[in-house]
Amino acid sequence: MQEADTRDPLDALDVTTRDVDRLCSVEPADVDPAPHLSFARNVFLPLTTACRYTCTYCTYFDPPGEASLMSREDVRQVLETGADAGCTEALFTFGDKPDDRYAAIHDQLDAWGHDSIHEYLYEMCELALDVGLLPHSNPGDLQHDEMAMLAEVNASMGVMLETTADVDAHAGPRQKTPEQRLDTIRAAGEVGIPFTTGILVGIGESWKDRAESLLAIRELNERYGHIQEVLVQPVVENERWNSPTPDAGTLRRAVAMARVALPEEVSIQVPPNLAPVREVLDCGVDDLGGVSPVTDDHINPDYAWPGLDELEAITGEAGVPLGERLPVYKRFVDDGDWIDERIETAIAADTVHGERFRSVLEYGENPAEV
Ligand SMILES: O=c1nc2n(C[C@H](O)[C@H](O)[C@H](O)CO)c3cc(O)ccc3cc-2c(=O)[nH]1
Ligand SMILES: C[C@H]1O[C@@H](n2cnc3c(N)ncnc32)[C@H](O)[C@@H]1O
Ligand code: MET
Ligand code: SF4
Repeated sequence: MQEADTRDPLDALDVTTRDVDRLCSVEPADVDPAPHLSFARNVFLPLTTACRYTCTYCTYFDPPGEASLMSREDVRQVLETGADAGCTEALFTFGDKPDDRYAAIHDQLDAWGHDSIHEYLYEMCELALDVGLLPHSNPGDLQHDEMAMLAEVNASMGVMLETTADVDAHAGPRQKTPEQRLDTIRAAGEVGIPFTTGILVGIGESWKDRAESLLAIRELNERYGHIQEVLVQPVVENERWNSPTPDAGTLRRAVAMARVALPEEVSIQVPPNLAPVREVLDCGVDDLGGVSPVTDDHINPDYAWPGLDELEAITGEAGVPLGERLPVYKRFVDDGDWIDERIETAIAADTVHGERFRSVLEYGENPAEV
C-alpha cells in the first residue's frame, strides 16, 4: 500500500491567493469565442480495466477477480480497424498500475515477457506506429523514468489533474492524490513530452479549488511549456456516481476560467459526448478532443460520441470552422525538440499513413473527407 502523502499539493508552486481570487471572478462574457475548433480522430484501447485506485465517480475499474488484459492480437485488431477508418490517434488509457494490485495481471504480463504494464504499453505503442497510428497514452500516474521511456513511442501523453483539492471521491485505501498527479505532470515537463491534462468538474471541489487547479497547471506550463491542451470535463452520472452533472452555467464559467488561466497557445478542450458543447462554444473552447468513428468511450460507455456530421452542424451553427488535428499539436511538431525521432519518422514516412498525418498536420480541415 502506498504511504500517506502529507505534502501540500501547492507547495513549491507559485499560486497566490490574489491570483485565485482574480480567477474566481472571471465570467463567460470576459472571454472571446475561439475562431476555430479542432478534434482528433482516434481509436480507444482500454488495455485493462483493472486499477490500483477506486475513484468513486468511475465505473471503469473492475471488481477483484475479473482482471484481464487486451492481448496483442486484440490490440492489433482495433488498431487496424482504426487505421482503415482514417484515424490518426491510438488512445491508450486504462486502469492505473493494475499490476501493483492484481497478481493475475502481473502473472499475465510475466508470461508475455514483461515486467510491468508500462513495458507492455511501450510495445503496444510500437505496434500502433507499425500499423500507422500515432500513440497518445494516458496510463495514469507515472514516475520520471516511466514517463521518459514512454515518451520515446508517444506523440503526446496525458493525465487529468482532476483537482488539487482532497475530495471524498478520491477517498479509500488506495487513493489518487493531487500530489502524485502534479508530480506526473511535472515529470512530463522534465522529459519534454507534449502533454494533455485537465480538471474534472463536479467531484466535490469548490470554485477556489478549480481556480487553484488551473493555476497549478499554468505554473507547470510556465516552467516547461509542455501543456498542449487542458480538458474541462464535467463528471457524468453512472451506476457509481449519482450526483447530478454540473449544469451548463457551471461549465461555462469553468471553461472561461481555464481560458483566462492558460496562455493562448494552450487549447481548452471540452468532450462533446459528456458536455452540452453548443452551450460552451462561446466561452473559449477551441478543441473537442479525441472523437472515434469506430470505438466507444470506454471510460464513459453510456455517453456516445456525436458523429462528425453532428459536430460539423454544431460548429457550423456557431459560425466557426471545424478542423482535424493530430494527437500532437502542430506547434510541437514544427519545433523539432518535442517529439521523439520515431514519431517524427512516422509523420515523415513515405507511406499512406505518413501522407495522411502530413495532410492533417498541414490542412487541419474538411473532417468529413478522409
Ligand atoms: O474519450 C476520452 N478521451 C479522453 N482523452 C483523450 C483525448 O480526448 C485525446 O486523446 C487527446 O486530445 C489527444 O488527441 C484524454 C486524454 C488525456 O491525455 C487525459 C484524459 C483524457 C480523458 C478522456 C476521456 O475521458 N474520454
Ligand atoms: C480518463 C479520465 O476519465 C475521467 N472520468 C472518470 N470517470 C468519469 C465520469 N464519471 N465522468 C467524467 N469523467 C470521468 C477522469 O477524469 C479520468 O482521469
Ligand atoms: C479511466 S481513467 C484513465 C487513466 C487513469 N486510470 C487515470 O485515472 O488517470
Ligand atoms: S478514474 Fe482511472 S484511476 Fe480512477 S478508478 Fe477509474 S481507472 Fe482507476
